Amino acid sequence: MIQLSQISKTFNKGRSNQVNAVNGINLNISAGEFVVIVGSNGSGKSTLLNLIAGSIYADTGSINIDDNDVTKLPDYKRSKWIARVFQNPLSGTAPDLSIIDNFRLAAIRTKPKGLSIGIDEKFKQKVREQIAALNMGLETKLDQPMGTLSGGQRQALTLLMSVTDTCKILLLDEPTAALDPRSADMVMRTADNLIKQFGLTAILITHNLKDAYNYGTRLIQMSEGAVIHNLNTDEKLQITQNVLFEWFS
Ligand SMILES: Nc1ncnc2c1ncn2[C@@H]1O[C@H](COP(=O)(O)OP(=O)(O)OP(=O)(O)O)[C@@H](O)[C@H]1O
Repeated sequence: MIQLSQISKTFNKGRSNQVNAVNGINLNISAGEFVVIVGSNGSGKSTLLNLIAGSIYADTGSINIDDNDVTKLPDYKRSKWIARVFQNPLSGTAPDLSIIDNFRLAAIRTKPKGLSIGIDEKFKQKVREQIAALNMGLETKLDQPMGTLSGGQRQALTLLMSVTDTCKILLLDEPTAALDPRSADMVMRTADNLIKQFGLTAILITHNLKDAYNYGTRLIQMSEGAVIHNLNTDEKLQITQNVLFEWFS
């Protein structure tokens, strides 16, 4: 589903503050894999996600998504396949608009230009059912402004909204870092359920040891812009939490 071949990215090339953020990464991620990436601050995790999403371009190498060479494709053209959820629950939604209006905007995002999506009863019912599955009681509050919800509630709804009909890849950049532990758990469970339910290919960046241990089908550690560990499910099952703890320290 995602193939990275010799991908490198250097910031501030030739200047005193030059940073080799990503150094010749080769990575093959199959459809349906849930990859968890860990690594210390500045190891290149977010840069890698930005390169996959197309918000920045690689200096060298190529990126294929679903057998399409997207190396030079801008992010808005990749967005039909790729959904992203960021750390800040305030990003990704319009705080002054109601829950249902936010879902409508999200639905329009991937539709061909000119196609309008009205908030008819059928659309409302579909959204109501999706939200009810979260078990947060928000299905009765579709007209409430998004900005009045808690960070965890917003992040869970952002996840739901991001998974549109055409979405195949979900990129999660520390989606729970700003949340209290209970909300963080709920958001991670929601993400995991959506990934399984829709058969998504997903990449999660996390600094949370428990989440790195409990979630995902592949575990990657990055350091200085390179992949230094890449464990499949079986290999991951063989490492203990203590070993993982050492990766984090
Ligand atoms: N736009 C940019 N301009 C200059 N340097 C950048 C830019 N983006 C990232 N960097 C640098 O590239 C390196 C990798 O950053 P990146 O954000 O990918 O790391 P990270 O592993 O996601 O870190 P963290 O865990 O702290 O979020 C860092 O040294 C960072 O300062």
